[in-house]
Amino acid sequence: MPFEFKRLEIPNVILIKPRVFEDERGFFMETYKKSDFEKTGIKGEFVQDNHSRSRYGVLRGLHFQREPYAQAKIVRAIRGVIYDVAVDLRRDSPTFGKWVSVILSEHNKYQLYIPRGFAHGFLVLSDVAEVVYKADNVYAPSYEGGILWNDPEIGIDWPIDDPIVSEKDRKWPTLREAIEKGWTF
Ligand SMILES: Cc1cn([C@H]2C[C@H](O)[C@@H](COP(=O)(O)OP(=O)(O)O[C@H]3O[C@@H](C)C(=O)[C@@H](O)[C@H]3O)O2)c(=O)[nH]c1=O
Repeated sequence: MPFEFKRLEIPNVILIKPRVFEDERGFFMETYKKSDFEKTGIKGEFVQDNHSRSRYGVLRGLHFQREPYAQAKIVRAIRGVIYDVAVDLRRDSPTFGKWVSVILSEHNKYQLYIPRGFAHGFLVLSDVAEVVYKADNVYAPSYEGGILWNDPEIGIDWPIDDPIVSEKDRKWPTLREAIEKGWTF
């Protein structure tokens, strides 16, 4: 198989390591193959691809879409280095409120699969980072949800203390407030 799949401490979150073929021209790798991904539990039809560029210290997140527009995502950095985070928002999960993080970079070429029911965010650790990701549901602005990136109850160990955060991302509720709003899964 051209991929190695590694389940993280929250087992539904899966790190995907590609097989990279390097030669004098450069490299080649497969980045998504429905048949192999489905065998590992990454099911669903990925219907939207996104691409963003951010500078050093930018933190985007923590985002999700509420039902019926929940999204699973497959995230990678095609330029630069990011600290990528997923937070479990599934109330019945033994890991509800817990988070996992990985480094995704143009160098390691790893991807992170984040199922529906999670919030997602990342922090840029290089001068510039370009992030691309697939989603298994379309963008639905009225169903956007978010959790405050530095909610102390979640306690994500972000590697930069004072990140650049959008106005919108500074106003998301804490996990406790999100539960009250019925924003969990
Ligand atoms: C996410 C999204 C945004 N937009 C528009 C809305 C807005 O005007 C502009 C920028 O949107 P945002 O500020 O929400 O972009 P951004 O902060 O990059 O949002 C993304 O963050 C990461 C962490 C995720 O997990 C993604 O799912 C997505 O929520 O792009 C779309 O047209 N389609 C989309 O799918």
